[in-house]
Parts: sequence; C-alpha cells; structure tokens
Amino acid sequence: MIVDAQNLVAGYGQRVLIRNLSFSIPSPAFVAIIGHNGAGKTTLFRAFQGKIDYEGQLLVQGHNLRHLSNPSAKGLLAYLPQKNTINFPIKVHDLVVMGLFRKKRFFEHYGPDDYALAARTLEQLQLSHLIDHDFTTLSGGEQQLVWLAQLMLQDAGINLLDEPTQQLDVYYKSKVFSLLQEWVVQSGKTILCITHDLQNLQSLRGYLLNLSKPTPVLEAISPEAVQENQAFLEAGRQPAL
Ligand SMILES: Nc1ncnc2c1ncn2[C@@H]1O[C@H](COP(=O)(O)OP(=O)(O)OP(=O)(O)O)[C@@H](O)[C@H]1O
Repeated sequence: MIVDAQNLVAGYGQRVLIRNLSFSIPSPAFVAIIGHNGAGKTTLFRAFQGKIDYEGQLLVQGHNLRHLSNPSAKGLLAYLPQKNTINFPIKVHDLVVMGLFRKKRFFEHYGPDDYALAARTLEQLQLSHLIDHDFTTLSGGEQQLVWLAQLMLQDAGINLLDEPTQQLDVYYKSKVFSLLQEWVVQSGKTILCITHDLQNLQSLRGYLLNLSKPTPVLEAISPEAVQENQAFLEAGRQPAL
C-alpha cells in the first residue's frame, strides 16, 4: 500500500473533525480531497505531518508515520501549504533549487546541475521568463506555481498539496491538474490534493475523497462522480452528529 489510513480520528480538543476515516491507496494515484470549508481537509494533512494528535493509524509505504521521524528528509512525504510567505528578496531559481535539500549535505552549495534541474522544472510550468525575478515581486498565482516547482524538485513519493490552484487563472488551473496527472503516470508519484476546483477534476484519472460525507470513501473519478459530489456540496452541510 502506498497510503493506508485506518480508523483515523482527529480534531482539536472536544471538536472531532475526522471520525473513523479509513482509506487505502494501493498504487501511485491522484486523490482529490474535497469538502466544505472547515470539513477537516487541512486537518487530515496535519495528521499526516504529525502536527496534531490522532487516533488510528497512518501508514505510508509500509511505515507507520507515528514512529517515523522526519519523513520529508527521507523522501517519503512532501507538503505544499495553502499559504507560504517570504519577506526577503530571493531569485526564483534560488528558491526552487532548495527543493533539492535532501540530496545535499548541510552547507553544501547548489551547483550548475542543480540549477539546470530547477530551470527544467520551471520550463515545464512555463515559468522560464521569471527565473531571474525576485520572488517577492511576483503575483500570488505566479508565487503558487514557483512553490509547486520547488515541491516537484523534492521528488517525494507522496505529495500533500493544499489547494495548489487556488490563486491560478483558468488556463493555469487546467495546466496544473494535467501536470499533476502526468507526474503520477510518468513518475509514479502519489498526490493528495485538497481542492475546491471540482470542475477541473472531471477529465482526470484518480479518486475523490469527500470529507463532508458522513462516511468518506475513495470514489473513482468520473464526470458522474464529480457531478454527484458537486451537487452534494452545493446542497450544504450535514448537521454534525
Ligand atoms: N489549531 C486549531 N485549533 C482549533 N480549531 C482549529 C485549529 N485549526 C483549525 N481549526 C478548525 O478546524 C476546522 C477545520 O479546519 P481545516 O483547516 O482542516 O478545514 P478545511 O477543510 O481545510 O477548510 P478550507 O476548505 O476552508 O481550507 C475549522 O473550523 C477550523 O477553524
């Protein structure tokens, strides 16, 4: 199993947001995590990162996350947060190349091969024109794409993406989803992607996990499944049990 969540229970104090959630991803896949605002999507990612206490088990590639120190340094997990800010000037390629941190020793410099890899990833995202720009001067959407390039360079097996297309225009939303799909198929990556962009999912292969449903399960993506989930979310929230 690439990811195996068993009887997961998580929340904050008395407030339980994830109730007895179980799901298994047997092979590399794209999984869209959907649900209303406040349904617990980011909370699920916090459990994966060991940032909150939880009951149950989370296994990634056979490792119990509870007993694993620093899974990102081991290349198991990478995380792209919803918001990531930087308030000092840094060139785009200098930020992207840092995605290679786990292949470097402390204080080891990034060399021409590292920068070439960063440049290729930026090219894939059609961002070559920004390579020398100061990151802090980019638009919100451009910054989001640069963080995505950095995450891709981390080359982790399982990637947790929290609304990676939130600030993107319609062209880039569709481009990023196709790129993520390609990444799964060609590089064997598994992607758990929190998103509210349901319409962009229709043509993808993978799964939906709707955390607003009373008993969330992995559902294969199809236009019908996306429409059913869209209608479910549009109908409003279920009262908490
Ligand atoms: N540290 C915390 N302490 C207490 N409550 C919290 C904490 N962090 C989040 N919450 C609450 O838990 C609920 C779920 O938050 P979470 O961020 O998981 O939602 P989400 O499904 O990712 O929502 P969105 O789609 O709006 O990003 C929210 O109501 C939030 O206010």
